[in-house]
Amino acid sequence: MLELKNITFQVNDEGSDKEIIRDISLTIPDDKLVVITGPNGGGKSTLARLIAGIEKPTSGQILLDGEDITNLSITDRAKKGIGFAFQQPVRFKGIQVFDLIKLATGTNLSVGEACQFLSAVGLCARDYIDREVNSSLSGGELKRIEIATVLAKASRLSVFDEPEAGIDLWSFQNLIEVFQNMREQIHDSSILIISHQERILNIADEIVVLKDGKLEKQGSREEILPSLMGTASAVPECRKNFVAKEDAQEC
Ligand SMILES: Nc1ncnc2c1ncn2[C@@H]1O[C@H](COP(=O)(O)OP(=O)(O)OP(=O)(O)O)[C@@H](O)[C@H]1O
Repeated sequence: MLELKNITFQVNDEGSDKEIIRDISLTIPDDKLVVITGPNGGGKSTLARLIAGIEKPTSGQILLDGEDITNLSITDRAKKGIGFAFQQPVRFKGIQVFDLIKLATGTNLSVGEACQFLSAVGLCARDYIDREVNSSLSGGELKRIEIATVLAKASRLSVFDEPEAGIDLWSFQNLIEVFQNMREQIHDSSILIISHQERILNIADEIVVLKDGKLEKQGSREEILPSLMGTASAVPECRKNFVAKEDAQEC
């Protein structure tokens, strides 16, 4: 279980202090898929970066299973079981896709096992397993490879920041299934997704709405989702992403 207690995050923006996250207290329970949503600029990605340890809060505490991890580095948090898929994934020149997935598991993974994670995110494994993780990969390919590494890592808390960004319509359906499968197999862990997409909100156990750096609402999907329909929080273009399963890319 992850607990955020009175988290505030301030930056110095052109000489003046700007509060991006304002006194947020939030619990991400075990065995749940929680989606954080809300209008652009509400502070969602910043909150995800605070959880991953990329940023340090100005005040407040972050607890993982009761242990204070507020001052731990990103690497130490990863060791404690926080897996993070960035909104804009990082490229690793000289490293092959297979190495990246193997590194994520920390085991002597076989090529066949690594391929299963690539297939799970809708990539034709044999076309990617030996590729270098460099600028020859498109943004969408890179994004899916990164999601595959988070799946492979099987973290205590897996955080996905806008996983739909840069993903084509065909792969989007596949991605929803990936998250649904993750949710079904969840055990003593939790999934946190930052998203505007209605299809992702639809598979959430709980929804958190952030607006202007503040926690506006939190509750079960049944409680929160109806109030979001027709507001700016549920992005209308997500309807374009409703693709038939049979259109999903097959390898
Ligand atoms: N280092 C920084 N300096 C100044 N302003 C910042 C900094 N980091 C974030 N912000 C501002 O804080 C606000 C929240 O940003 P954040 O990226 O967390 O929003 P978001 O809810 O993820 O938005 P989106 O839905 O568009 O991805 C934005 O107005 C952003 O411009």
